[in-house]
Amino acid sequence: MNAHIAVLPGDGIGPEVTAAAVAVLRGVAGQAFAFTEHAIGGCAIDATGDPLPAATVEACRAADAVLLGAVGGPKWSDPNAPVRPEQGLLALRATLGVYANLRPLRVHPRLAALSPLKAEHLHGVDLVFVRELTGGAYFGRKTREGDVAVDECRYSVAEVERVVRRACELARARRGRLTSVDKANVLETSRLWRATTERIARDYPDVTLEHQLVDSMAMLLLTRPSAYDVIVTENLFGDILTDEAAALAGSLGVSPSASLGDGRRGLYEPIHGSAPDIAGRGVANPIGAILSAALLLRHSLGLDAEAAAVEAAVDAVLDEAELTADLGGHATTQQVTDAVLDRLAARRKVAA
Ligand SMILES: NC(=O)C1=CN([C@@H]2O[C@H](COP(=O)(O)OP(=O)(O)OC[C@H]3O[C@@H](n4cnc5c(N)ncnc54)[C@H](O)[C@@H]3O)[C@@H](O)[C@H]2O)C=CC1
Ligand SMILES: CC(C)CC(=O)C(=O)O
Ligand SMILES: [Mg+2]
Repeated sequence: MNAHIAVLPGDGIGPEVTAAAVAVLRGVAGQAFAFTEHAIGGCAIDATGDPLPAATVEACRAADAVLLGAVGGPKWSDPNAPVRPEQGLLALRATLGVYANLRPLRVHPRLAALSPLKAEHLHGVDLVFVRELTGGAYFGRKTREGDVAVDECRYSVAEVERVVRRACELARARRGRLTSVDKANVLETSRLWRATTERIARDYPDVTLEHQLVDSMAMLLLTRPSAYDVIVTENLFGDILTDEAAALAGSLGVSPSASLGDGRRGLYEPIHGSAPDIAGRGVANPIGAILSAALLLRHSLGLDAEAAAVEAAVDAVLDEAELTADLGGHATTQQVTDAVLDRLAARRKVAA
């Protein structure tokens, strides 16, 4: 397949983990992809003054899929800075119209020991968050007047409908259970969210819908994570709950994501940030980025078998290989990437 993948390494460990994901995509059997690299975030501010240069947007629009590392870091975190790296990422998500952010979570048996939970709580955990990605407080009007700051949180019915429909479709294709998370006892946006979710879910009689308030959901994720199948929620709640959920899997470094809109082109990125505390040392865990590349193969390129091969190679590495420091090991980013490539090649030999 002659697909064009736009690669946006970004800042901190972003370039280290996207290099790993690109190496794995190059190792996928029988496929020749074209990769082009573009600036976003802090490095784009340094180069052009803009965290999302027009040339990057143009390249992403022309691509079949976009693979991103992470943006941000202390160099660009001055609260008085006129522009911040994170604005570039938010603008890219909005520009590409990728309103549904899928963040799957499974707990590999070897990593269960690293989780804050006991193994019996983790048995059978297999869930997907569908996080609304282009609305809510991250995109509302922001003002600062004297001692008062305001972040407007705004949702329209149409914005809720499309992401909830996506979550219902996903639940239908999985175990048929949908949990919608809101704060409807307090927030008007959440009351609109809940009413809209109930109405849309009526079109999916085979999907069982339950509602949870976000505060108790934060607790339930830790006490009975295996009870959940698909969890749909708004932007800010989803950002927080998915980092919490990633800890169940052993590390933020292993969680991938796919951000999808109505077309086939998606934006794929690990859920972690630029990890300035470990950047430049070659020790970042590349698995979140590599699994994001697998999601890219599946959702944007329709290469399901190839996606499954990458996921199986990662599982094999998690079974037995030396892992990075966040997972208690001593391996470098390159060693874990090479181990995934070895397993991919071995599977190819067996299949031949
Ligand atoms: N999608 C993005 O580009 C995101 C960017 N950020 C930005 O990243 C910067 C740092 O934010 P933090 O709050 O420190 O969150 P972070 O996710 O970058 O790091 C949190 C902790 O997890 C560790 N970690 C993260 N990814 C890892 C990996 N692949 N391997 C091993 N350890 C890993 C880090 O070393 C750190 O101890 C900030 O500027 C923030 O705005 C944060 C989240 C998402
Ligand atoms: C804009 C990003 C920094 C927000 C975030 O943490 C995320 O999307 O996971
Ligand atoms: Mg986050």
